[in-house]
Amino acid sequence: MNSHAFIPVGIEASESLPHLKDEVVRLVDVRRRFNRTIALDGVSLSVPKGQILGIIGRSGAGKSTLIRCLNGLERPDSGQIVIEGKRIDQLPERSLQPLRRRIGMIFQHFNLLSAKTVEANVALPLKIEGVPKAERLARARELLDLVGLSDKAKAYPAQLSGGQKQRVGIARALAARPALLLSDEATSALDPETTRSILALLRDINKKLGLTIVLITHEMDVVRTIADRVAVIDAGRIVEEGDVRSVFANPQAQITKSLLAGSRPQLPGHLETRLGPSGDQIVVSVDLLGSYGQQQFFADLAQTIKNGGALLQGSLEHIQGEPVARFFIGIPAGNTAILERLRMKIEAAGARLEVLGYV
Ligand SMILES: Nc1ncnc2c1ncn2[C@@H]1O[C@H](COP(=O)(O)OP(=O)(O)OP(=O)(O)O)[C@@H](O)[C@H]1O
Repeated sequence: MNSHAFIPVGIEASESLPHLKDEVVRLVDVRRRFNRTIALDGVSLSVPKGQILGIIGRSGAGKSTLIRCLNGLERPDSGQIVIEGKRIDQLPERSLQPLRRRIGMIFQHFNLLSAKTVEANVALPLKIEGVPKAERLARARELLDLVGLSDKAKAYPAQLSGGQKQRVGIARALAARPALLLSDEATSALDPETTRSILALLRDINKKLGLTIVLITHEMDVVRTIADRVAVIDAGRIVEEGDVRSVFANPQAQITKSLLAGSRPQLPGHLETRLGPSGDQIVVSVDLLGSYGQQQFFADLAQTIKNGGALLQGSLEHIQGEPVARFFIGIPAGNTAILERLRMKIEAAGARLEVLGYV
């Protein structure tokens, strides 16, 4: 559940909230339905300046509706949407236009204009704003430099690779110096290597410019690579929210566990199907976070193996600069003393051991 406490605002449209000046986005109990379909069922979220928030969910969970509410393309039935201290959910269309300039957006299919050069695509938001030509082209050059495409200014989108097109999309989204960048599945159409380079670019821009980013995705790997925080949306509700490392190390909601299934070690299928209430081996999972997972755990594991235990599956990786590990261990069913010794050490280190069953 959302852990943030919200100050009830009850403000009129465009009234500012000076006490929340470091908060770029705030959603309070946002609801939206389409006939009988509930797309958003009371979503509350807060994104401070400079944070990258990943919103993840299955198809139909409500991600697109949420992102469309954030840029004012969709109006909620009720609730509040506050961007940089201004309530936008009830603003008339013409007042939304200048606010939208504070929000950049990148898309899965890039949405570039094929008849315009790369630099003209990047400069387009500034042209719409009425910025003089020399100034907007200078800004476009500066942005193409930032995204590593200085040599492609005069090229047309059709002459670019997918990754290069997305770099142009990012440069265009930044043209009007937005306070918030929204990313709608921006890497879903790209291969893994290009995805990594685009995510690295977004991270770099976030650091350099202090830009706040909200990205929606159905891929946990995207969240793990780039986000500071993650919100899991299911059937229009935020079912879990937390910093990425904690959610990866210790997911709570069933939907989070299944979204994570492809990104963290699982019990091998042939053992999973045999799991039952009795057998020769007790199967346990161990979730580790921090230095115990890097050092002492392996000494304790070696001790367990010496006493007849077996390492079945597992891995250690780094998320946000800290080790996160998950292992599956088999322990002889007749020797519960080994299990209790290992459990004591693991729990004393603040990690988690769960008995899954017997094989
Ligand atoms: N304009 C609309 N008219 C009717 N139903 C809609 C409309 N937009 C969204 N919905 C419904 O609202 C629910 C949430 O849709 P939404 O597109 O926000 O989900 P999503 O998580 O973005 O899914 P996907 O990953 O497949 O794009 C779905 O059941 C969808 O069918």
